[in-house]
Amino acid sequence: MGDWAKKAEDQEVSKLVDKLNIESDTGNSHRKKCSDYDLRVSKSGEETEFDVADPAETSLLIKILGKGLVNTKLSLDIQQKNPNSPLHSVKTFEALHLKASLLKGIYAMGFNTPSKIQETALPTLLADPPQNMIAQSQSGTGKTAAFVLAMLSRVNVSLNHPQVLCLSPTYELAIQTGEVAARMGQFCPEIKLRFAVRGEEVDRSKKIEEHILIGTPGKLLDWGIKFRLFDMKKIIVFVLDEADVMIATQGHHDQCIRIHKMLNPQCQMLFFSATYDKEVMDFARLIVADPTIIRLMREEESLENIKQYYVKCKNEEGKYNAIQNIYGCISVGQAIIFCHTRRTAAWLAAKMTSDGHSVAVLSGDLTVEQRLAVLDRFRSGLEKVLITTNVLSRGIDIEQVTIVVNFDLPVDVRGMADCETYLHRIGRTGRFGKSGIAINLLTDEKTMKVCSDIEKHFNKKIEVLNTDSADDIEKIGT
Ligand SMILES: Nc1ncnc2c1ncn2[C@@H]1O[C@H](COP(=O)(O)OP(=O)(O)OP(=O)(O)O)[C@@H](O)[C@H]1O
Repeated sequence: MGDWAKKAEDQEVSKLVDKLNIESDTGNSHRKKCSDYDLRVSKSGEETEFDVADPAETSLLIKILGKGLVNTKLSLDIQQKNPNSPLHSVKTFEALHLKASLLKGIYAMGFNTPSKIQETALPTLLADPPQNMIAQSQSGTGKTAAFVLAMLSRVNVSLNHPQVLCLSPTYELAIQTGEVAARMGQFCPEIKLRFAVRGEEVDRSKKIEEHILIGTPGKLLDWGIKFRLFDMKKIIVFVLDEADVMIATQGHHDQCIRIHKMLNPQCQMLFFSATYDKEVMDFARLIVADPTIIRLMREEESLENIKQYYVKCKNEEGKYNAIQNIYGCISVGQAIIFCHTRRTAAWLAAKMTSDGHSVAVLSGDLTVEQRLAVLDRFRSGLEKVLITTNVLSRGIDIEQVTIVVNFDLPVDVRGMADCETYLHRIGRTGRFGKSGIAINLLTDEKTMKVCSDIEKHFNKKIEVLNTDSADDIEKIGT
């Protein structure tokens, strides 16, 4: 082990990773990179006012903030191209006949029974002869744990060369997967794992000996194809994780295909994604031959039980007064307020703070670590108001939020109603709070039109609210 592991020993995760003997030729390079965990949303490099949700960052936030397994009652959809593949489901981990040390690792993680997707995916993932698989289910349903188990159980520790490749879209997502592998394999010290991510350098005069490589496509291309530090033909399991995020990341699609082309056609190909649209499936078809496809239906957000209002205001100051009046008349639990620009978010936060509200701001100028801290504080109720831009979008459900205010309505680049974002902002899934209030603040004809387009799109009435009338406001609270 190099310096890196020594320096990182204060970190719980690193201790676990250490157990899997993750090597670093560059001493503390890994450690250094961990501290520049600093992705910014404004990709252009200039100080942009508008935030766009970055798929890889959103996925990372959801992963880290996710509090355990998402239980869903929704059904599985299974399609099998290969009629000879065995397809059955298991209700226990014992039924998978895993090595005792792996089973011990699973139980040490607190997993008692397989999740819904694992029940069906695991027998196929572990089958002999190996089966190819495409699995799609929303974040938090147990995909990572499933393929990590397959990766660990396929390794032949008597062979000292890479046998498993796992591709992740970003450094941070690769580290997350590595942590799961380290935890699950904590009683299998003979399995060696290595990260192929930025900051990790290799001695080009030596072949790589670790069994499992987890990394980003560019680095794995360099190591496997450019420098030939391992034999791609000896890879027996190829995992493409977060495929939907992968295609949203420039260049990754082609790099994955180049890696895939070098693999032995007998290699088990596993493809995971949180979404399942045409683009993802076209990509999947290029990577995975004769797959078993397992899909867990997504819990869609809905506007059922959301009371929607609009308030006509003169200008920005008028919008602020509307919020003040609402707070003056009803007791608001926790609220999220969406603004179009960072500047508006900062302005509003300063005003509300000076009025005595405990306010948190989440915008794209924060690092991922800072965003996590803000969301964690808000979720634990330390702040009652979260002011944000479009950086907070799909998937980050905060259960106890009762009111969502669109200080600015969501619009696309042409200024037209962005109904999908509207739904993500105010919609709820069945798992979360059943009712809620959404308030849209409008100023002029243009915003009125956007609001009425949203109303038409969802075919659900958005009622007018007069925030100058205490009686009217009180009614919405009931
Ligand atoms: N069988 C299980 N029993 C209990 N908890 C589980 C089980 N499988 C996974 N988990 C936990 O549920 C959470 C989500 O699992 P996992 O990360 O594998 O899901 P995912 O679908 O890959 O989602 P994401 O892409 O967000 O990581 C994790 O905290 C994981 O430790």
